[in-house]
Amino acid sequence: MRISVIGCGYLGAVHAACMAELGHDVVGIDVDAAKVADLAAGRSPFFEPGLDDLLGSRHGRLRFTTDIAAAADARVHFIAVGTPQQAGSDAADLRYVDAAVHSLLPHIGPGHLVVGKSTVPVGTAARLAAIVEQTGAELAWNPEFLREGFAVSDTLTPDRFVYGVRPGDSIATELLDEVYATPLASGIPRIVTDFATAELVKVSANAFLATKISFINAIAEIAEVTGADVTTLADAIGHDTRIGRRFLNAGVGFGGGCLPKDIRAFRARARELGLESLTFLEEVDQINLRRRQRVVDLVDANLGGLTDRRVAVLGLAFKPESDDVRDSPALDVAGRLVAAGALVRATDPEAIETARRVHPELDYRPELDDAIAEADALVVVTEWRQYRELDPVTIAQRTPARLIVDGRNCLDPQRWRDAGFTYVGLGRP
Ligand SMILES: NC(=O)c1ccc[n+]([C@@H]2O[C@H](COP(=O)([O-])OP(=O)(O)OC[C@H]3O[C@@H](n4cnc5c(N)ncnc54)[C@H](O)[C@@H]3O)[C@@H](O)[C@H]2O)c1
Ligand SMILES: O=c1ccn([C@@H]2O[C@H](COP(=O)(O)OP(=O)(O)O[C@H]3O[C@H](CO)[C@@H](O)[C@H](O)[C@H]3O)[C@@H](O)[C@H]2O)c(=O)[nH]1
Repeated sequence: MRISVIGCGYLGAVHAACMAELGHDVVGIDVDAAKVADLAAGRSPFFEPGLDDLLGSRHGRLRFTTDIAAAADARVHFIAVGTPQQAGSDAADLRYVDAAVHSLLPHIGPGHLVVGKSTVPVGTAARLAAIVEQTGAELAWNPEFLREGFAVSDTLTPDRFVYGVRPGDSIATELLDEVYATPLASGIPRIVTDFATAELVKVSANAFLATKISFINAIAEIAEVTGADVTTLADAIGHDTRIGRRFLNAGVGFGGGCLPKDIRAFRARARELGLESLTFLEEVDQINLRRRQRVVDLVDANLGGLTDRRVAVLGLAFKPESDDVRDSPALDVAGRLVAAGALVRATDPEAIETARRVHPELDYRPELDDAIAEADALVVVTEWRQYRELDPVTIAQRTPARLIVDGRNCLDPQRWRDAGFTYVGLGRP
């Protein structure tokens, strides 16, 4: 199948490379010339495990360009552009999706299928279908559930495929089945439904995950005033298969380019639809944001003030195995510490360059030893393996700090205490 992918960011670049891996002939198209140059040279413009290998090995079937006219040769066109939060509002900014679809119109016609993968508010697909159908082409919505850090395997072997299609005589299901024939053959479930359900599946999946994290972080708040241990509690309730242990890790909370903006867009869309009383996701958002200040308050309380105190912040990415700092709790904590008067040195195995683009004023130290060398406190805010596996005895020789605040509850309190540190977790005694 000849495929175009419009938008080659965290989602689209991986999708394009994986479609080539499945044997399709793929052109990735993006308005960002620097990104296209990297991708065309076989280099990932961002850190995503496994992507460089795919880009390097699929040259014959995979190319990248800024020229939208290259889409004319393809039959299936995936829309993978961003849908960020609008400035000054909770709603999703749909201008990139609208621009991408409009740019495709001169190059598509009968027999072509435009497939939305971006996360959009319910109602978007029906609106865009009316525009696409004027060319004789069709539209489907096929939301994406990949996680950064696991994007390649999540794309090649997702938990499920969801197709939102027009009811009746449509080529969409047939064409998508052809695109995904290899993974479908291994028995991955596929749900074919209408546009609105497909759009809502995506946002409700993210809303559920966000709610699960804020639920456990709300319990962490209660644990903190009662002396209970939220990690033991999560293990205990997680044994109930109706609840499950995954996404019950209390800490500094969720960030990234998806969960925060998607729950806000959900709420904004509900409001537009007259569902004013559907407010629970506001609480989910508030619980989540409170945890960031909580980390700062814990450093403050344990150091007896922050002014001119030296704090090493370990982690900048919103999660490990990613260089993404969009709405990153880690980067936010670093900024809050600086605002409170602390002298912060921040480090991360992959995200220093992306962090520098949004916060050039921070003091970045690529080497961990350099970040911790003169510190009064260490704060772990992204649970990279490199930090989870730190040896407290060795660290004690490399830093004068004797306070460690574990914003991800990813360290063994006893080992750090045995090495002479005051260990402070979130929701842990
Ligand atoms: N990042 C993820 O893990 C993930 C997972 C599932 C769904 N999504 C959704 O996928 C969408 C894309 O997210 P992302 O993280 O890849 O964003 P991103 O910002 O990394 O990438 C978007 C890309 O689209 C390009 N672009 C913008 N307008 C364009 C146009 N008119 N024509 C061609 N290219 C254009 C940008 O230059 C950019 O490279 C969002 O709706 C997001 O919610 C993301
Ligand atoms: O128990 C947990 C699990 C996660 N997180 C945090 O939650 C955020 C999101 O993590 P994760 O969901 O793994 O990352 P994303 O790559 O943003 O993926 C989410 O957002 C994507 C974009 O919509 C979806 O495709 C994925 O299915 C959905 O998991 C990160 O900051 C994590 O640190 C926690 O705080 N506690």
